[in-house]
Amino acid sequence: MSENVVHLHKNKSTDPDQAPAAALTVVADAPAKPVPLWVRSGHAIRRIAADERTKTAGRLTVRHSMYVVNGGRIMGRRAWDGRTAARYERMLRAAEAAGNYEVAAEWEERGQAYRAARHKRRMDLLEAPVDMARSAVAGVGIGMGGLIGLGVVLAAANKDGSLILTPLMAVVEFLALLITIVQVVWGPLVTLSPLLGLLALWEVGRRAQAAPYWALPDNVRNGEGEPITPSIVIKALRDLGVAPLRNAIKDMGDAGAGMLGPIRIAGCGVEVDVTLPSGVSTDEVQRRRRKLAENLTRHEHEVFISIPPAARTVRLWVADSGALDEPIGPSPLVTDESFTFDYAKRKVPWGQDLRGDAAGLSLYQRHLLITGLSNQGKTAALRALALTAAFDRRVEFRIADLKGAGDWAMFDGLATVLIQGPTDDHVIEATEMVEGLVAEMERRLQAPPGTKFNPLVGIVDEEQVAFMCPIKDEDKRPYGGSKAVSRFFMAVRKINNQGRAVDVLMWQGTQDPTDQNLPKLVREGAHTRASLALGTESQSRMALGDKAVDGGASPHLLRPGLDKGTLVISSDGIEIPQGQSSITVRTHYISTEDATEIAERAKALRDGVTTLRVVERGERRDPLADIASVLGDAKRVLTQDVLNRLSRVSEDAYGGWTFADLTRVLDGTGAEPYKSHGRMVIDRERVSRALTNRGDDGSASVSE
Ligand SMILES: Nc1ncnc2c1ncn2[C@@H]1O[C@H](COP(=O)(O)OP(=O)(O)OP(=O)(O)O)[C@@H](O)[C@H]1O
Repeated sequence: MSENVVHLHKNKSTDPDQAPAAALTVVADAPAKPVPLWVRSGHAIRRIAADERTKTAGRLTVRHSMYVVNGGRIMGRRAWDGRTAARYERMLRAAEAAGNYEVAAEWEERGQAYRAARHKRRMDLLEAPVDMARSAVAGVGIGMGGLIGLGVVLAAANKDGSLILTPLMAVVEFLALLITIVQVVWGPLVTLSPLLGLLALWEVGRRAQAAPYWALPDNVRNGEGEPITPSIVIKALRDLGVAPLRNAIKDMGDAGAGMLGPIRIAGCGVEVDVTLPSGVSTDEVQRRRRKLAENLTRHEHEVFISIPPAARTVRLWVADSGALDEPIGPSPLVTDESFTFDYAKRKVPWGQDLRGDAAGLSLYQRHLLITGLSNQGKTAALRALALTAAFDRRVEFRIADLKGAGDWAMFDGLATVLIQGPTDDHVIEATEMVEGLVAEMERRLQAPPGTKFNPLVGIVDEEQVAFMCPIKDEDKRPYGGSKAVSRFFMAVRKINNQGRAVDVLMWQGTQDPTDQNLPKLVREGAHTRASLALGTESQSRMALGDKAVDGGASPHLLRPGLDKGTLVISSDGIEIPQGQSSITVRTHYISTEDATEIAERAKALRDGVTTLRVVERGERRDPLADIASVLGDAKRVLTQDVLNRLSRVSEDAYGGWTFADLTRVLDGTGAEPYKSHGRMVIDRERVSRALTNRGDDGSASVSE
């Protein structure tokens, strides 16, 4: 029978694809430990609380509730102000807190006048009920009399006596109607009035944005670029975290704006002077620049705090949001083909200050130091100065670029020395170049008084390479380092100390300063110190000096990468607003291509300069042998005479020698200078013994 049955469903057992599966044993997981309800609830609550929608709803609720609460507070205060002398008291305290005693006296007078007027009003009020009752009786009497009189006239005219009371009754009916209307409306009005009151308070609170900052709408909280108004400045100062300032502003209330001078447009931002209440020092505000900037909805670099001459006053400059990120225009060197320059009289059009005014730097008899982190525009800024000065054909340049990537290549044919490269050999050449400047400086210093010299500018870019150079010369004197025997260091110092008066100047460009790669004595020898973005405040102190940093200079707050070409400058060669210790300048960028073109124009002004690529080293000399030879037959010779005789032997090698050089060479030989009859001398016999003992191996030499 089963054969005759046709199954309408597939017979699983006969399906060839469905081969009997191997029997699988499913091992159940160990039953999970149940999570307690309180833990699950905690997770759920945390998840819900962290949800953006919950936060938005929370903010919304708090915001609108606080609008009502604070609206009530504002209305209450206004009512209190209107009915009492509180306003006058507040103004008086504000003027006192701001130290403005004249205005304080004025408010005190007004307060007294208000109190006297109020007293009079109150006294008048005591007599008012009797007067009112009297006037009411008189008014009702006169009114009724008038209406009855009118009725008599009506009755006489119509010859109908019933009309006498008609006007009076009409008025009574009208009053009855009014009472009915009030009765009808009163109920709902009583019910609705609290609601209307709350609505009014909410509106007052909303207008004043009177809710905690975090609960305010997004567009208010992220109000970047908001225009700077007195109330925003006052709020920002109040929330700065300086207790006496906050309390004084609280006491002043709306009158806090009295602390502010007018808000003036200043370049791509605004400027306002704030007279601080007594008990608040200017540096307390200056130290909180970031917080102030954030309170003003700006970035830190967009707010500058300086100290103007007026006492207890800070000057705030607040950039228009994002304005400092806009590039400034090209340099006049690029745009003006007929550009000319006078090193002594004119200023280099280097860039713009933050107010957008042209910033000019005088180079006249000033050593210069520019530092900054790598790749921030140091070479470009230094080169812009040199390119400008090149338009005065009197200026001679000797340049050592210890990077040697071609940034200074356009000075070939413009500079008399151009060393380009980062190796130890380049450092040796750079050192000899600076020593050449020292020799020239000393020559000039010995010239007759009043002799005029052309400016001679020695530029060392990437100077840190020289200071960090480990190699020593034949006399075992290191080229790098900052010891008294370090050649580069000593040469730079000599120029820093004495070069200015004879127009032999050092311009140094160095990177990422440390005490090792920019020794203190060298950095402090520069008259103009400028810095691009730096990493730390201690670097800013190295770059610009403590005085400038204490006065607010803060290149460490510039943004590496974003503020390329922006320099904080401390110099008497640039106009710095009174009371400030430094000025921030955004320099015009002159690209290498433009620089090459500008250099060609500058070359055209000159007769043709031959550029040396290495400093020529002359014949080698042996100082010990030379000293021995100049001592002659005398038993002892004064050190000063030895120096004079040596310089006659070779002006180039020994012309710049001092007593220290003599001591250095003789040190450890047994023939060191010593005192005889109160004067320093050198003993001939000892020197010749030292020469004999030395043999051939230790011969020191000096280049001529
Ligand atoms: N004034 C400026 N304005 C805008 N950008 C600039 C300015 N000066 C330089 N830059 C940019 O910064 C880059 C680096 O400039 P530069 O080579 O002068 O820096 P540097 O600090 O000397 O670098 P290094 O670390 O190699 O010494 C330039 O290629 C240019 O793009």
